[in-house]
Amino acid sequence: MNLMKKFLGFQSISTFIRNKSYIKIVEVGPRDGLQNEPVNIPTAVKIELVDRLSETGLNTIEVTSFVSPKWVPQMADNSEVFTGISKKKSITYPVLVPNLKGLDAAFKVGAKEIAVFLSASESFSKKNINCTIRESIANIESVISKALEYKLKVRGYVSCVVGCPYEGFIKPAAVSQVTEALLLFGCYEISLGDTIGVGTKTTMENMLHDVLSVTTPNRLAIHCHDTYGQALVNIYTALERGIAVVDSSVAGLGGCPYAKGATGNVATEDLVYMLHGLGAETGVDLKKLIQTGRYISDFLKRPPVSKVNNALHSRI
Ligand SMILES: CC(C)(COP(=O)([O-])OP(=O)([O-])OC[C@H]1O[C@@H](n2cnc3c(N)ncnc32)[C@H](O)[C@@H]1OP(=O)([O-])[O-])[C@@H](O)C(=O)NCCC(=O)NCCSC(=O)C[C@@](C)(O)CC(=O)[O-]
Repeated sequence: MNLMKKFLGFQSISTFIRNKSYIKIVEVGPRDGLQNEPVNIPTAVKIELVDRLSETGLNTIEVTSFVSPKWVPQMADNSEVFTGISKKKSITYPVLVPNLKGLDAAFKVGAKEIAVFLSASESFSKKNINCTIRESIANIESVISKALEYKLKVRGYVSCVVGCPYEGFIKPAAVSQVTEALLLFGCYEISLGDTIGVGTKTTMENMLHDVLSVTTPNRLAIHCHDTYGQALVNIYTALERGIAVVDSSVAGLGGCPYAKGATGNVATEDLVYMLHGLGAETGVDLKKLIQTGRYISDFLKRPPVSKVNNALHSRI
């Protein structure tokens, strides 16, 4: 019986991959990856990282965030980074925005897409953006409304979708509620973030089951930090549910400044290796990606967190 279940599960994902064939990767390394780095990273290094990523075949790269420099000093050079990168027509370069001030600054430098964020956890919301979920929803509604007036595309993040560093387990219904709000306000897609990487196949499944009762897989993306080494299996779980957009961070960079102990996103190299192994297309050149992961890791003076990068680097 169990074997049969396993077999049917395998059938369904291979059929899904065959039908979909293309899985979109949203590279978040330059923003989510670097925002928590304690060492000062020169603007030129950030620009070089984005420019190298632009040569790998990725078609969406989140470049920086227009948040308060008092809260996240590493992103204080947002305008310089955004205007300094060599933009390709085929690539979208979104930026993270918390409020109207950030939106106006992003619009001024020519951003065409922004990402806004809400938390499914009350305590995380207060630590991360200094307001309750209710206050945050009101704020984000005005940001999205103005962004749409500016004719910008708006992506939404929900953080702490399975666990919170301050509250522990988060109920799936709390995730569905904020997801619905973001969609209603006009986000074209919601990225569900396991901010501290505590999710397991079971908690992911339960959360996705609830969220998929309020929307469809084509409006969702998955964003998994790899703190407990569960990111790939959790992403696979999302693929099984028909979600075809995955966030990741080159070299596994990252962590959230307001989520103590959380490590980086799933490494883009590891994700690409898994997806290609499943027969999916990503458009990404793994060799160039590995070299880009090396570039930033060498600057940070530590090896990439990516297992695939470490396994293949000496062979390319
Ligand atoms: C929301 C606030 C601003 C509230 O911060 P606040 O202190 O409550 O608000 P404020 O309005 O009093 O602003 C404080 C100061 O910051 C300035 N300020 C205010 N806004 C901006 C702005 N946009 N750009 C530049 N400056 C700004 C503002 O002008 C003021 O300056 P002062 O008057 O003291 O000189 C702050 O809490 C903040 O910026 N938080 C962002 C924290 C952050 O970036 N966290 C990480 C991103 S979320 C994440 O990583 C999760 C995600 C998305 O990746 C998904 C996942 O992994 O699950």
